[in-house]
Amino acid sequence: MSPYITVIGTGYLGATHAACMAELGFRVLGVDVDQQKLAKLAAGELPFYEPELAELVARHVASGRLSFTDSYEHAAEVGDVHFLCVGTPQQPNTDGADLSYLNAAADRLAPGLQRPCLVVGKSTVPVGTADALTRRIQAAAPAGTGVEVAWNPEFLREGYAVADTLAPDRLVFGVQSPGGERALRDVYASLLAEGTPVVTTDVRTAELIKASANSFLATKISFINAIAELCEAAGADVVKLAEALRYDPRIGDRFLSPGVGFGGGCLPKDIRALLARANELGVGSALRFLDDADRTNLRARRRVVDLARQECGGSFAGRRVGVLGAAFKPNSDDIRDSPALAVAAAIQAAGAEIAVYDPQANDNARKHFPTMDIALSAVDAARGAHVLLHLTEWPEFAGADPAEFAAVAAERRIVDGRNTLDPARWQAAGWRFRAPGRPQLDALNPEEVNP
Ligand SMILES: NC(=O)C1=CN([C@@H]2O[C@H](COP(=O)(O)OP(=O)(O)OC[C@H]3O[C@@H](n4cnc5c(N)ncnc54)[C@H](O)[C@@H]3O)[C@@H](O)[C@H]2O)C=CC1
Ligand SMILES: O=C(O)[C@H]1O[C@H](OP(=O)(O)OP(=O)(O)OC[C@H]2O[C@@H](n3ccc(=O)[nH]c3=O)[C@H](O)[C@@H]2O)[C@H](O)[C@@H](O)[C@@H]1O
Repeated sequence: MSPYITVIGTGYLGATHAACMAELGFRVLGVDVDQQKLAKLAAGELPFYEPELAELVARHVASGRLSFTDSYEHAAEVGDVHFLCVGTPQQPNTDGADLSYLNAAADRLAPGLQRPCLVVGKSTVPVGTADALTRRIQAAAPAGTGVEVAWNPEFLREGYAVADTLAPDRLVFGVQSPGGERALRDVYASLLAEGTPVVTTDVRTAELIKASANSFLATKISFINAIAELCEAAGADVVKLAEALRYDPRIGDRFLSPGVGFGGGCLPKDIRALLARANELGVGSALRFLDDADRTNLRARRRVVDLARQECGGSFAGRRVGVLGAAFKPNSDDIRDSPALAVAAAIQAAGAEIAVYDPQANDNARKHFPTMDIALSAVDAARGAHVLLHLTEWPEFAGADPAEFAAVAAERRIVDGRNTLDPARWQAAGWRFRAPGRPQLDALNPEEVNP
């Protein structure tokens, strides 16, 4: 009989995993402590924006294959495989990961376990967490239960979460016995049958694979942003430079987009957590470049603020700035550590009036930045603006007509913090165009538009 799956923590990762496990044919029970989130999910609604996921949740809740609860007792009773998907945010006062949610979940699940089962960590954790959690769960589970712990890190990207879960680049099984591997192979049998590569290893290596993957991606982005700074100083063009680098398959064609840098609930916290753990293990000096990657990333935000200040004539006082984008990346409503909102907040603190627009993240931005003016459209954000900032590369911004913005802006000056707009289109519509790592471009025919 196919295993009954529980997914503990139904946020961006857990809700996706639960719905995708149901899509693979399993009965799935999602567990959370957030009653509002549970109520929405139980009604077949998604409490956040993620393409394709709402339809999957609705369909599988309606079919009865996917349900939700706050009862750990029920989860412990029915589950054969329990996936742990709770958050592991940065601790408030250190760079290390906060494991309190994971420990709380384990403490609530373990006492109710009554028969052999597999507890599978999916959250991103410091190396050594699985070992500690194994001891914690085995000590709290009733004697002789036969509970085992495995680590199966997740590599999905927000915005592509469903596709990445149902067709992953690879699966990683960190296991402590052949039985643990067999159970994971059963769960992922259909993906393995399609040829998904799998790396089976010990739990410590599995934990480090995940932290290394995110750290490599973050370092790659900071590399190109450091080169962008050099390009700016030298009068070179980082977009052309990156285009040329991408043709080299050894470098690869992704994660080389220069701009305002990386954000989100994962890359920033994960590089800090990896370095913090390396320091604990006495090898921090080997990974010091992660600190540089972090600093370069934060400097990329400040450099966009500086470009905006220059375009405001050296001071934000009495100026109005329109911001296109609030989410940390397009196709998501997630604003955790969003570069767009960090830049907007810094500019507001420096004295400008700010209007922000995002196609999906307006509600989250309003909730977390109540003093910011949240516009109802991209053009509204530009109304009366002395400078317009493009900070999240939603397709609707790349496709927008610069003349429509010119008609409402106070001045035609744009900073493309993502380097994805077509400078020629904006210049032709009378805009002065600035972007990190690129030569400044003055407006062509400024008198032809909005004279
Ligand atoms: N968001 C993403 O794209 C990915 C996230 N990850 C990792 O997955 C983990 C979760 O991340 P997100 O889903 O983004 O976080 P999130 O904050 O969206 O979701 C965490 C969920 O856990 C729930 N929770 C907290 N304590 C709980 C408890 N004791 N019992 C049950 N539920 C509890 C929260 O209410 C929330 O719904 C993190 O370790 C993250 O690094 C890994 C890959 C992708
Ligand atoms: O552990 C996680 O949670 C996930 O973190 C990232 O996924 P995600 O945060 O959803 O988004 P990315 O596509 O990686 O983008 C992260 C940030 O980097 C920025 N970025 C990305 C690429 C690039 O070239 N330049 C750049 O600035 C994005 O705008 C965004 O702010 C990883 O890509 C996933 O593999 C991983 O599972």
